[in-house]
Amino acid sequence: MLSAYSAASVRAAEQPLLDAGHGAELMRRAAYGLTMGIISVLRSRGRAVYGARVAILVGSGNNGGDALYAGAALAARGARTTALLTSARSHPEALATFRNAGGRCLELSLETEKASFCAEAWASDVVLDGILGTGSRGGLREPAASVVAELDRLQGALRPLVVACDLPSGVDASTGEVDGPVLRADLTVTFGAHKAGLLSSPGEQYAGEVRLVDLGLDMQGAPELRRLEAADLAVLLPAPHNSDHKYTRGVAGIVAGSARYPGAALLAVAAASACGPGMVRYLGPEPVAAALALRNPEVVSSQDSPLEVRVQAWLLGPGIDGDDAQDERARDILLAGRAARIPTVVDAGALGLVQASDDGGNAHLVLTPHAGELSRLLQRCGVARSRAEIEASPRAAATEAATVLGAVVLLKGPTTVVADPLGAIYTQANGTARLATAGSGDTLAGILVALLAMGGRDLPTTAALAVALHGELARSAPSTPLNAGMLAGRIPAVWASVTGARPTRE
Ligand SMILES: NC(=O)C1=CN([C@@H]2O[C@H](COP(=O)(O)OP(=O)(O)OC[C@H]3O[C@@H](n4cnc5c(N)ncnc54)[C@H](OP(=O)(O)O)[C@@H]3O)[C@@H](O)[C@H]2O)[C@@H](O)CC1
Ligand SMILES: Nc1ncnc2c1ncn2[C@@H]1O[C@H](COP(=O)(O)OP(=O)(O)O)[C@@H](O)[C@H]1O
Ligand SMILES: [K+]
Repeated sequence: MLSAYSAASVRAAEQPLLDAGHGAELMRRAAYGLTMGIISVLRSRGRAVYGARVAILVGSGNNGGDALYAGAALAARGARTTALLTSARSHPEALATFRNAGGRCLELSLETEKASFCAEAWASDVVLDGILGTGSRGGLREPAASVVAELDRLQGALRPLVVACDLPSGVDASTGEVDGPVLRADLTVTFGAHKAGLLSSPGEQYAGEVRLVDLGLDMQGAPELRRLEAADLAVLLPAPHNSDHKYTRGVAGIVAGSARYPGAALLAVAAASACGPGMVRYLGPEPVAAALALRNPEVVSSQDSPLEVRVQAWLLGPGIDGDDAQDERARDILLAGRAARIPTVVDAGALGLVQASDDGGNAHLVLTPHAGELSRLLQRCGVARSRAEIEASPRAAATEAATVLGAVVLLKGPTTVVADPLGAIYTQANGTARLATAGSGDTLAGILVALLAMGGRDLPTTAALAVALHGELARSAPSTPLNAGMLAGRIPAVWASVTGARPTRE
């Protein structure tokens, strides 16, 4: 499990080491890690350090100091290094070390030097972003903002690789929010602890690969957020016990699909069934059930009222829009659920049926909106948040919604957020943009209801697990076209590969 912290927590953890006079040592270790990161990206392009061209953006604080020390180390190994000082102030010792190692310095305050830096940067192998780190306040200010905007214009195969020092300048280290231009990094070498802003949208989408340099910090207090990693998936994905029968293994009940949207039911059911619960029970229109019988003959379908059916978890909503009988089933489950407390995934067409609750009445619900659906959901609760506002601050929006609605909120996006009303947050970014395709959310909902039915973990952890598994389905063949109908078929192989060689209880 990966834990990520706010800028304030990281700085608080650094303080005792700074008080004890270890500041220079910390910076030396940070700069060493950064140097190794730059060397690795040079190698990825088949470039040696000797003769490589490295352009460095330098800010006024310690972030600029780290970048200058890394530049000095590269210059000492024969790289051609050019630094642009974006402020009248620069870390004095680092600047002297850089100059002594043969690094060239240009000043942003001089228009001709700015132009020659941009020309040098465009011809470089690597651009190192050392303008702002954990000491930033707000987005990049002028004049640094313009030079970053100008450098970011260069796209395509000829673009130099960008390495960010600690974090891409202009990304809020704590929230991941972005206000103004940011140079999109291929690699971010981050120091001391994972910053929550690099594991949150939109910041994560600017950071590229993130590598952590251990500075021996003793992080105190609860992390800002957590993320499940491969090793967690291996432990958390359920496996049957040899004394199980189908009902102890969990029954997933699914109210999805309609004459208009039969596909949503097919996708959700196929995904749920592929996760291997004891049983999948489908409630919905007869023609949809008939189609399901051909695709998933193991599924038990009926047109019953949900009140006559026993399950360990419900999924309500994919493709039910405009179908009165499905709508009634979903309402019945939501009403009965307040007493029965059966874990219930509320997706798509059922999201409009959820009422705000501050008495714990929704504590068994996992709501799975995308940003547009969350905007409408919050609107109904009297909170005005546009889709654009939610996409700009998804973690804040998911947390707010979880509090207002009293339910776990799983907000889908490039980085998906799972927020618990008690304040715990997971974020997962296992997937690729190929997951952004119609019906992909129905598949996620099917995986989630199956994992909930099989039980064993709390709601937010199970939700994060489902998001991670769903993402891995796309990552398992990252460069081939993908439609949602292909996802469920990948579940067994991906499940096998992530659970690997764990000991079996079966
Ligand atoms: N501490 C440690 O032990 C270690 C720390 N390490 C490194 O230190 C970094 C933190 O360093 P830091 O505290 O000097 O802050 P940093 O992010 O460089 O910037 C501060 C300067 O930027 C300016 N500025 C602020 N906002 C701005 C804006 N929006 N737009 C433009 N300018 C803005 C602000 O100037 P002012 O606003 O006062 O004019 C201020 O002078 C950290 O990320 C890591 O890289 C590592 O070496 C490991 C050990
Ligand atoms: N850029 C992206 N990178 C990775 N995953 C993405 C991206 N955009 C969307 N997704 C994922 O794709 C899925 C889309 O779900 P959703 O919008 O509900 O689709 P649908 O309603 O058509 O089923 C979500 O799991 C979301 O997290
Ligand atoms: K930076």
